[in-house]
Amino acid sequence: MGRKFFVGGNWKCNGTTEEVKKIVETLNAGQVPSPDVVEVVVSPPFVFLPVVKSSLRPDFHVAAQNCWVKKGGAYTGEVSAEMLVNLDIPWVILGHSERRALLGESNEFVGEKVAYALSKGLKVIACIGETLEQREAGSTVDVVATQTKAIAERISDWTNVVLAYEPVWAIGTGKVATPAQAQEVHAELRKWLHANVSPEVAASTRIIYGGSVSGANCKELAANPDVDGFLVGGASLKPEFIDIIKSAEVKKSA
Ligand SMILES: O=C(CO)COP(=O)(O)O
Repeated sequence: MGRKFFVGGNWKCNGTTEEVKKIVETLNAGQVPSPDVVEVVVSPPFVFLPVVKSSLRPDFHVAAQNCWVKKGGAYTGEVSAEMLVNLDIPWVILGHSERRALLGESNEFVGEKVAYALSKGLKVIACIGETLEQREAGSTVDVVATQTKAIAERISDWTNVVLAYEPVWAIGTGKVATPAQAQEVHAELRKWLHANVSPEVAASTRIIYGGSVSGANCKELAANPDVDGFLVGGASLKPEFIDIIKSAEVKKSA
């Protein structure tokens, strides 16, 4: 199958110049498996992207946390995909639940953003996930399938897409999905890709988990066959992010 383990660190709207410097120093000093085993991408706020990119170890890469849905222009406060390409930022996170919920980004809007970013040559971490109400109503699989469909309808090449399953109820709550819950949804997503995109895309697309991932729970989650890595929030600001990266070793020995 050859899905390389992927660990993303989403710093969200956190950090001062000093804090960013410290985080980068910690990352640069960390002993982690080789880039053949794990792909590591950290995502600072826009304003810190250049400094992080220039000071970060070369085996780790950077991602923006968002970009505009189409070509730049008169869109005050937005940052375009073209600008990220111009700055050599390889990755962008799109469709994070915080943006969906707080800024009203719809499935369609996220799908359009993913398509536009890919068309400009960016690699995309596309986020999906259900709320607690949706889970309790038994609609988890429907919700994530609908979110994935809005992306799938607008793109033809999945090579540069990582799908991040982030149940909203697990984000920033300390309430991590159990390994079985994560595996179940990831397997359903892979089944959906198999049926609706292609068996090849289903086999090769990385599906990563996000929501209260920590140094303490990462190994158990990583041991599941359809969990191809993590998108880490709070713990990506701390030294334990290195331990989370190391959980890639679980796959090597699997
Ligand atoms: O939203 C997340 C990553 O994008 C997860 O955040 P936490 O790891 O802080 O729960």
